[in-house]
Amino acid sequence: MPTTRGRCLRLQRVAAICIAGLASHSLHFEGSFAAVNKIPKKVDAGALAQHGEDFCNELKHRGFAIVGFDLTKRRDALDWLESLAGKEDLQLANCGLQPGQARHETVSFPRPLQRLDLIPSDAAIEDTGAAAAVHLARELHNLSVSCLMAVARHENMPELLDLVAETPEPLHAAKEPSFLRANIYAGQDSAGPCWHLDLGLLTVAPAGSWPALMASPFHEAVGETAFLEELLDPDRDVLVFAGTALAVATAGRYTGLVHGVSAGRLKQTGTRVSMPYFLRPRSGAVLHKPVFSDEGLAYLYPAAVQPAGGAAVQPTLNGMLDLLRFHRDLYGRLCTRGQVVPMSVFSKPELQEKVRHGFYL
Ligand SMILES: O=C(O)CCC(=O)C(=O)O
Ligand SMILES: [Fe+2]
Repeated sequence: MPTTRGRCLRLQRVAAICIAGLASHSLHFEGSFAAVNKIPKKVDAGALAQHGEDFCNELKHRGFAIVGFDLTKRRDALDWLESLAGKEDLQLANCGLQPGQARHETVSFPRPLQRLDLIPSDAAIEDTGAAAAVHLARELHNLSVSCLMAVARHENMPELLDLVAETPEPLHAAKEPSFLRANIYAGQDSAGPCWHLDLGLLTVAPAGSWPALMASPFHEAVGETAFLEELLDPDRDVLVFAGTALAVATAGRYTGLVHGVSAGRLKQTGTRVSMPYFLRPRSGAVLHKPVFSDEGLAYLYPAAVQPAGGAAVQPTLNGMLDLLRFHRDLYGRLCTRGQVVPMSVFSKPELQEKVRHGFYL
């Protein structure tokens, strides 16, 4: 019988190899440079239906897309979130936020950080700052769904839209539902960039209060700067990039953007606030294991999210793995190192063999 610790180590190994698999498509995608120009091509949100192709090309071949979209509440939301810095015992009810709608926590790993998660809603909220942030979440949710529709249309994959909840799920009803996450960074910390992939379908990120979000140098077609927020008009543009779930759902046609936050940039400022919106598969959605030419790689992909109301999905022979656990292992491992693990380490045949035989078979 495998021990818990043994299983844990194997999961970590799988997770680490998985990031190599997920990212290597973009690394070795022939013609990535040719497919996009050095200067990103911006697509207006209103044109996503007609010009979805440009948007999808950027997402696929550059690793992210810039979408023009008027962010009416970004500044108000940022001002409010900045005012929350250092408030560890924040009473959300005092801001007019209900328990299923907002969650606040202070974490120390991988770096000191306050997180405020907000689900999009139309409910009236008295506190103007909180109302601005929830309004922003609503706008970003709608935009993320429009982006997913463009992908579904372009790839002729209408089933992608079935993965998303019709109305946003409350925080306690789904394990990791779609939400806006305000990251409030304290400034001084010694963590590295904490390279990772987001676990959802799409991340839609307005510019934070100070540009520090970086694309991994492994993405060769990123363009002129790895500091992606520097490419944005802060009140009129957002970044859109894919997470693991879209990579799995499209069998690697789209790949996740390996990204992190520059510790150097964080140190240059007092507080930094970012507000990415994560569009994730709904509770109960099942992503099927894609067909791979190399069967070995197939075992490395997480393939399911937690079923509605059920226990966590255990890894099985047909490749089901809890997405959240996968990311926790992956994230933790990479953050400990504080840097991207070289792909070459994971492409060693003996390591792939170990995963094939040691983990699943
Ligand atoms: O702070 C940022 O800009 C990015 C944060 C991030 O990558 C995340 O919360 O997943
Ligand atoms: Fe992220």
